[in-house]
Amino acid sequence: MAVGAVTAILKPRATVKDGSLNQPWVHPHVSQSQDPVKGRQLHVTAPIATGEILMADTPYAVIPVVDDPISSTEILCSNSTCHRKVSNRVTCPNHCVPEVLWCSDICREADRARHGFECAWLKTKGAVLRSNEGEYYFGVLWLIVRVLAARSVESKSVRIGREKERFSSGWTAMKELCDNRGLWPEAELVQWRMLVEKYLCDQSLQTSFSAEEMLTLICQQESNSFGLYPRATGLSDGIDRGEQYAAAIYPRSSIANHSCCPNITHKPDEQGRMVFTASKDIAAGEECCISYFDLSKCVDVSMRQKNLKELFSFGCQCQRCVAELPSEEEIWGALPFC
Ligand SMILES: C[S@@+](CC[C@H](N)C(=O)[O-])C[C@H]1O[C@@H](n2cnc3c(N)ncnc32)[C@H](O)[C@@H]1O
Repeated sequence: MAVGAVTAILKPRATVKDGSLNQPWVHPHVSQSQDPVKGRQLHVTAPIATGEILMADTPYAVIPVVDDPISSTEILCSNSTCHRKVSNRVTCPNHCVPEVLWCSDICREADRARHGFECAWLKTKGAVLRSNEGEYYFGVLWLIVRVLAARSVESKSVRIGREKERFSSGWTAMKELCDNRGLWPEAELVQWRMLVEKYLCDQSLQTSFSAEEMLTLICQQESNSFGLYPRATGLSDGIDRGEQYAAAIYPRSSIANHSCCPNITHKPDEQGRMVFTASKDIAAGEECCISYFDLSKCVDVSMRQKNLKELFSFGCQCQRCVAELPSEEEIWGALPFC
C-alpha cells in the first residue's frame, strides 16, 4: 500500500477542527517495553512506513514561553481542551500574569476550575519569582502548578468506566514518569529544594503535596518536559525547528527515548498535541526514538553527549553514540603511561 494511503487511514481520529475529539491517539502497532539501560521505551509490533503517524498525544499541562506576552501572537489558549493560539485575547479578570489568555469567553468559562487553582499563586508569586529567580525557573514552577491544577480537576471529575488501556492516562501515567532522582547533581537538587520551599509550600496553593513530592515533580519535569517549536524536531535536512513558544508534559510521548539517529520526528499540532511521525521505515520490533534536541545544531559526538548530560543528566547510549564513542581500549591506549 502507498505511504500516503496508509497515512490517510491511520492519521489521528481527532482533527484540529474538532475540539470535542481532543483525545490522545496511539497507532495500533505502537507498544511499550522495558530496556535494561534506558528504562521504558516505545517499539513497533509490525512494520511502519515513512510518513505514518505513530502518536498524537494530549498534554497533561502546558505553559506559554514567549519573550513579550503583551504583543506575542504565539500564546496558547489556557483552556486545556482548546490550546489553540489565541488571536482574540480574553484576559484574566484578576490580572494574574499576562500570559494567561483564552480565545473566547466560552473557553475562559470552561477553564474556570483549572485556572482557579493557579490564579492566586500566579498573582502572589509570579512577579517575585520572575524577578528573583528568572524566567526559566518561573516556567519550571508554573508548569508544576499547572500539573497540580490538572490533577485537582481530574480528581473531582466523574470517571467513566473504560476498557483496559494500552497506555496509562491521566495522573496514573504522570506517576509513571521517570525522575532520574539519583542522577541529578547535588547542587541542582539543593537549588530545586530551595525553590519548592520558597515558592510552592505556600497558602496560595491548595494542595496536600509535601515538599518532597514537589521535588520529585521537578525531577520528573526536568527529565520529561517537551519544548513546543513551530517546526519538527529530528529532521535530518539541517533546517532548525524555530523559536520555542510553549513547554508541556505529555504522559505517553514521554516514554520515547532519545537517539542521535532518530526514526521519528515530533512536532506539536494546532491544539498542542504532540505528533510523532515516522521519518524512516521502521521494522517490527524496532525501538521508536525521537531526538531530545535540535540535531542540526549539535553534530559532534562529544558535543551531543555533553548536551544530554547537561540538560538531562544521562549519558546517551544510542546506536550512533555507541558506534562513534571511543572504545575502552582506545581510551586506555591514548593515556601517556600505557
Ligand atoms: C523522557 S524519559 C524516556 C522514558 C524513560 N526511559 C522511562 O523509563 O520513562 C528520558 C529518560 O530516559 C533515559 N534515556 C532516554 N534516552 C536515552 C539514551 N539514548 N541513552 C540512555 N538513556 C536514555 C534517560 O534516563 C532519560 O533521562
